[in-house]
Amino acid sequence: MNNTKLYLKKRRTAREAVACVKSGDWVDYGFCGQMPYDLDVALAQRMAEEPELTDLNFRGGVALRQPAVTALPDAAERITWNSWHCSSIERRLIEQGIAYYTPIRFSEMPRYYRENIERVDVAMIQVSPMDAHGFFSFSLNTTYLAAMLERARVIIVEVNPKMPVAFGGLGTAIHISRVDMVVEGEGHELDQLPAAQPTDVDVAVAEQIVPLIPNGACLQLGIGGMPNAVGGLLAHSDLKDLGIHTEMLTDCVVDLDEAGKLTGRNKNLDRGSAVFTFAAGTRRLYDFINHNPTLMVAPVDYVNDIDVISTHDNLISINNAMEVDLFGQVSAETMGTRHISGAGGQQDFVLGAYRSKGGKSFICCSSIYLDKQGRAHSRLVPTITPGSIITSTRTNIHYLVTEYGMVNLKGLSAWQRAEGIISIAHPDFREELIAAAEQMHIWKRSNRR
Ligand SMILES: CC(=O)SCCNC(=O)CCNC(=O)[C@H](O)C(C)(C)COP(=O)(O)OP(=O)(O)OC[C@H]1O[C@@H](n2cnc3c(N)ncnc32)[C@H](O)[C@@H]1OP(=O)(O)O
Ligand SMILES: CCCC(=O)O
Repeated sequence: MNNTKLYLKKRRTAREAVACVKSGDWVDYGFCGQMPYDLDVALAQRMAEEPELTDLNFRGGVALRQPAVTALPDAAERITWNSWHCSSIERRLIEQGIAYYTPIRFSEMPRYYRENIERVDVAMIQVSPMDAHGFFSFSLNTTYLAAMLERARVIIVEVNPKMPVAFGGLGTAIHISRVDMVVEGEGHELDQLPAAQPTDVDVAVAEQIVPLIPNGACLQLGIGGMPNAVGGLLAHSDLKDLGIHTEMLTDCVVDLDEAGKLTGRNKNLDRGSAVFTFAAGTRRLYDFINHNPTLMVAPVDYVNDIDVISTHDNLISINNAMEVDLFGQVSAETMGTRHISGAGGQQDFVLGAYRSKGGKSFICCSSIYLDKQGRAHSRLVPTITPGSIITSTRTNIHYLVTEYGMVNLKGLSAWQRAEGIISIAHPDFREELIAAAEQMHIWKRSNRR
């Protein structure tokens, strides 16, 4: 049967498609901007009408819109949302007892699906319309999709003409012959993640990093306000011939491209192409991705593989932290036991960048955090807040940057690390950090007093 005939044969309404979900099922919603829309609403409606449909587990991550199934009044009793990486929406669902985080090292996720995860009963994802060869592009999210779909008992695609077509090879699209049901969605506007305006702190951090980036470097820009701001500011630097090999593609890559900074001509792999595994930003980014041959999307076990990352010379990795202690341990995913986001690909890129010839890994943070009452707390702390998770270990950290300076922690002894970290803390907190370091026997009194 030809592809069009197959498509028509498999076409269903959203309501018909979600009828396949049974109590106790594991339902996978894909990741980030790919989360289904009409299928999610139809499943929530069905659950509202059928109270006996219960005990459903969902998988997703970086949800940019609240899944309708989590908004049911009795969601906490009937469903569990399992997140691979929490957005602000999902951290609120955790606080409501509806969601739970699943720790990951992002590069390993396809393997989790292939070797460790037992059940994917139903997979529902948004895709772009079928192409002339019968393929639906995974569009905004390729990551672990191919592996997840290999394991799925039922595959439903929700077609949205607004989803951009991202170019990549096999593993970045699914053929109609492998799909069980096609639902033509109502063409909802895509979920967006607008970037915040760079703050003075972001500018101060960027100004220190830029001189350490050579022309021809290859960039990875992590999730969070600061990496995105730093990336955007690089567009105004004198740097040239930059390349992109990054897990997440954000709007700042469009800034870099429009400023003529991206040629990728020095990349040791995928020369000329800007490589990514998922994208989250505004409509401007999504238009940039659509049918753009200068971009290459690839599965996360390629993009985040430490060997692949480190094959690029001068790989510059820029990531964010919530807290860093005087030993150099980085916490980037929780604050105490309050879950904030996730480990994502931080370890992959911290390790890969350091291994790269000329590569540098930068962990950046503002020196202080202002709480809801406007009180300042130092992000550089004697010891990580009890309950907080260590995302990158002290042995792996390379450069640490705040608006007060930068330290390269590689090769430094405990007292040198403490001294370097305190030197870039907010001046209001330095004395108390020195006192704590003294108590912890990582301060040399002869030095800075
Ligand atoms: C994507 C790649 O290419 S690969 C690698 C990158 N991945 C990673 O580094 C994973 C870990 N990192 C992250 O998830 C992010 O970078 C973060 C969480 C560290 C920063 O992300 P941002 O979106 O800039 O964080 P933001 O400043 O908005 O803070 C997030 C939340 O933490 C809270 N928070 C931040 N710092 C503190 C603190 N010191 N104390 C208490 N709460 C805090 C904020 O209030 C906010 O909570 P709310 O929105 O629920 O009120
Ligand atoms: C997994 C989502 C983004 C990240 O790597 O932190």
